[in-house]
Amino acid sequence: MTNHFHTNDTIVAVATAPGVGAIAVIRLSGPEAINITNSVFKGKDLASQASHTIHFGTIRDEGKVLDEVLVSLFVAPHSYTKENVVEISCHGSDFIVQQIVKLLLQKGARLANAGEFTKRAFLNGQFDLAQAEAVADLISSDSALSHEVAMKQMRGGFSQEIKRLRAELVHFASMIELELDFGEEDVEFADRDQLRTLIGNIQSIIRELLKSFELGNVIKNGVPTVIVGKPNAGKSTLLNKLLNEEKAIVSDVPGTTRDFIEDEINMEGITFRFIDTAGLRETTDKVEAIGVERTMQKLSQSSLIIYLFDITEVTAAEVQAELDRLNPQKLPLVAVANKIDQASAAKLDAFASIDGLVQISAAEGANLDALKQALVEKVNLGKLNTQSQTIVTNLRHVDSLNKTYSALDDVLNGIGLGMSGDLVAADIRRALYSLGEITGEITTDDLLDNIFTKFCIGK
Ligand SMILES: Nc1nc2c(c(=O)[nH]1)N(C=O)[C@@H](CNc1ccc(C(=O)N[C@@H](CCC(=O)O)C(=O)O)cc1)CN2
Ligand SMILES: Nc1nc2c(ncn2[C@@H]2O[C@H](COP(=O)(O)OP(=O)(O)OP(=O)(O)O)[C@@H](O)[C@H]2O)c(=O)[nH]1
Repeated sequence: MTNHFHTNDTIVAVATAPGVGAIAVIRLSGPEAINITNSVFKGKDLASQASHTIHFGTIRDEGKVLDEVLVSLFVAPHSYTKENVVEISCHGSDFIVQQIVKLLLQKGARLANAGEFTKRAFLNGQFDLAQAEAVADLISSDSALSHEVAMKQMRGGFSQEIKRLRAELVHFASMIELELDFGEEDVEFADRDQLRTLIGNIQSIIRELLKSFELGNVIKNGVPTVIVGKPNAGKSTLLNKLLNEEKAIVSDVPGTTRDFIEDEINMEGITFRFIDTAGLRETTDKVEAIGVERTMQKLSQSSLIIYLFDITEVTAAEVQAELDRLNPQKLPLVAVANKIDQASAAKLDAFASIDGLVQISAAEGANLDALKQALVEKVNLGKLNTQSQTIVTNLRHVDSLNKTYSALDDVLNGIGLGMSGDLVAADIRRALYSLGEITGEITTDDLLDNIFTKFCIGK
């Protein structure tokens, strides 16, 4: 891709998270990045240093030392943005950071917009649009799988697949357009049967990609999971137990304290997102009719159900009947018998007939590993080979793939009806346009704004 994008302004932003830290990084990008930094830096002359070198010195505001810093130099085009880039590593105080940024603004830099570094990297050809989007996914990835998929997309896996499809279509578009040049002579360079086969192949690849979004969405946003059961079955106890275990695991690792997400649990690299269980808890009040209706509604929004019951309160036959009633859609469901600490061996045996039943004690935390195992197996990612399969995780890509698919339908119809080359070519170009939107061969300012303003400042 050739992009001739030049901006005259030099942007600056804090690249690290706000708050006190050991070090904070301030990043500049643009033609004057090195000169602007040089004008406030006391140390070596930065303008005469090689790319990818680091220099110690001080940042001074009219002689007053603001901080001792390290400055990293990236000389265009050898940088993330392909422009001159300077990174100033200062001490991690918001006050120092603000003072230095203020100084750089006075010297001619301007504050970067959200995602502007990555936008410049894209516009200057460092990577394509799908790869740029993956940078944001990578930053927000919070499980082994979401990390893996984002990393693969950032490194161009998905883009290559789209580009291969596009290249095949371009070839055929050019054959058909060649025919048009011959006008009246009625030649067919593009064999219609071959064209039909090609379109069919491309459509089947697109169908696979669209299908992968079901999973891609789960990987990125978590498996929407709901815990249902009668009042006092132990739903809150179970959820708290699962959440607390997760919390304990996370905080066991020194230095990884992070905001605790109230209702997400990560198991074997898969994120389970518990949907509106608070609402569900309400449904267990006296107003049975409304309760049931709400429960059914919650069920339809989830892709995994945990049906929890108090084993001391019911018979196996009752549970089986309830399961049949609750889940006519046959969503993945794990039946869980709770309070086994209160049940006799004979009682436990009586439930052997229930398919895949997991028996736990939420209060005592007994057998939770078996439950986790059952949940992970239900999601069935085990079957998936994330290494070799391309997974779509982005709704914008889904939209473009759908548009491509329907344009290809039109191509097929056109061929079937013996439509003239120019009409078929127009539909092929429409398909190419939609595919090109994914990797950014085709862009509009609106599209780019839409994508990059969702990034954080400094990225
Ligand atoms: N300090 C720091 N860490 C960071 C980044 C950064 O910008 N700064 N990144 C930003 O997100 C990521 C790394 N991405 C980067 C990608 C390319 C280049 C770069 O300098 N590329 C040059 C030279 C390549 C080479 O020497 O082989 C180039 O592409 O020409 C730098 C960072 C993550 N860590
Ligand atoms: N013996 C025993 N008691 C449990 C177990 N799990 C939960 N309980 C108790 O059962 C009672 C109800 O538990 P909750 O977690 O509040 O049940 P719930 O399903 O959320 O109840 P609602 O909020 O009314 O829907 C509490 O007194 C718990 O301590 C268990 O494994 N064994």
